[in-house]
Amino acid sequence: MKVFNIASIPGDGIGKEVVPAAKHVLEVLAEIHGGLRFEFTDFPWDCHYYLENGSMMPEDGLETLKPYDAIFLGAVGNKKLVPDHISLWGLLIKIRREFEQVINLRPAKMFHGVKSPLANPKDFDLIVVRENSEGEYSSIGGRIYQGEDEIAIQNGVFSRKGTERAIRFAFELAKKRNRHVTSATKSNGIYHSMPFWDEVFEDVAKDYPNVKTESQHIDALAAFFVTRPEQFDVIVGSNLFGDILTDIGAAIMGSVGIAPAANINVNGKYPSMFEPVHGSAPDIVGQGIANPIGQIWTAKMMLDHFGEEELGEVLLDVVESVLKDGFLTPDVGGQSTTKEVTDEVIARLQAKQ
Ligand SMILES: NC(=O)C1=CN([C@@H]2O[C@H](COP(=O)(O)OP(=O)(O)OC[C@H]3O[C@@H](n4cnc5c(N)ncnc54)[C@H](O)[C@@H]3O)[C@@H](O)[C@H]2O)C=CC1
Ligand SMILES: CC(=O)C(=O)O
Ligand SMILES: [K+]
Ligand SMILES: [Mn+2]
Repeated sequence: MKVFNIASIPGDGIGKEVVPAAKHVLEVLAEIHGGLRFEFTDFPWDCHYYLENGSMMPEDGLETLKPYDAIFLGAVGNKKLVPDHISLWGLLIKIRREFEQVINLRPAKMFHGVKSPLANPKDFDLIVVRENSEGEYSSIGGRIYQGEDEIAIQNGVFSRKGTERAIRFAFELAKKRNRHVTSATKSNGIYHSMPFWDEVFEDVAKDYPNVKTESQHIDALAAFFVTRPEQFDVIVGSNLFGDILTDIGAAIMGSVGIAPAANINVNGKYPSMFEPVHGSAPDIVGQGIANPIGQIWTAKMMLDHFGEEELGEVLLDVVESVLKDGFLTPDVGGQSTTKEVTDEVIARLQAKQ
């Protein structure tokens, strides 16, 4: 019996609704498989924890998480309780960085049965490789003076190592897909880091003569995600550009509630972390209507990471059939609850047994 030990951090808001749903799905999958088991340990680290303890996780939180095979996270953030930059840097971003989860993988594809806001969506199937450890997500800088003289200075960090690592990862991934990499840049406006990004992209591209390349400024690229998403395969972007693009990728699928993500530790020193693209959705929390598909598809990415691709495929097939047959939460135009969609996924998995 293979056992996967998973640290589960539901976090804030709808994280507490969709993580239990996806855990349930994983448990059913394990039963179907027969030869593996998931051992979940829950960690109650969220903004309430912060109010009680003065930090988002205990001082030895990272040490506690380190031995796990993976971290399964929902969302972090409740700005009524804690400023967003404090809560995110204290938990989500801290784990991404300290555990060297340097790559954030975020696929988006067309689902039949889910209405895309695009008028005539073609069958798109793309994946964004987001640099996940540096870039514009930075705490370097400061604020000086007050009132009308106040100044905020924010520095970005682009190391050759980090930039090259993300770009190379994208090329390697493209070799297994449709051999096309698009680089997200903004070297017309961002004076230092983006020309540097472009140079590294061109350098790495030389090692992959059989992969087609394209470089687009992020503003145009954002528009192309709307006007011609079917023409993309792998897109590589900095931390912020990847963040923005993947909310668009999610939106053209029909909702940010569908989109999954994997924060990958590529050197094997620490666990990887799996969390959907969306946040804690304070506007719908507590109503039982959060779309669980993003978290469930995220579970599929975790299965792939564990080398259980076959099981992951079974899960994604079921998800596609559930959506196609109209089991939809309100964000994608339906009336089903989180529980109804999850139960349908589970029922169809059980029917396969
Ligand atoms: N990785 C993470 O943990 C992230 C955390 N956040 C945090 O989440 C909080 C809210 O941020 P927002 O900018 O509002 O982004 P958000 O992704 O939480 O919500 C944006 C919109 O999408 C909807 N939505 C999101 N997930 C959904 C789901 N599963 N089902 C149905 N509808 C869904 C929400 O209802 C809202 O209308 C903030 O504290 C923010 O910092 C935001 C993004 C990522
Ligand atoms: C924080 C956030 O929006 C993200 O990392 O996707
Ligand atoms: K999330
Ligand atoms: Mn985001």
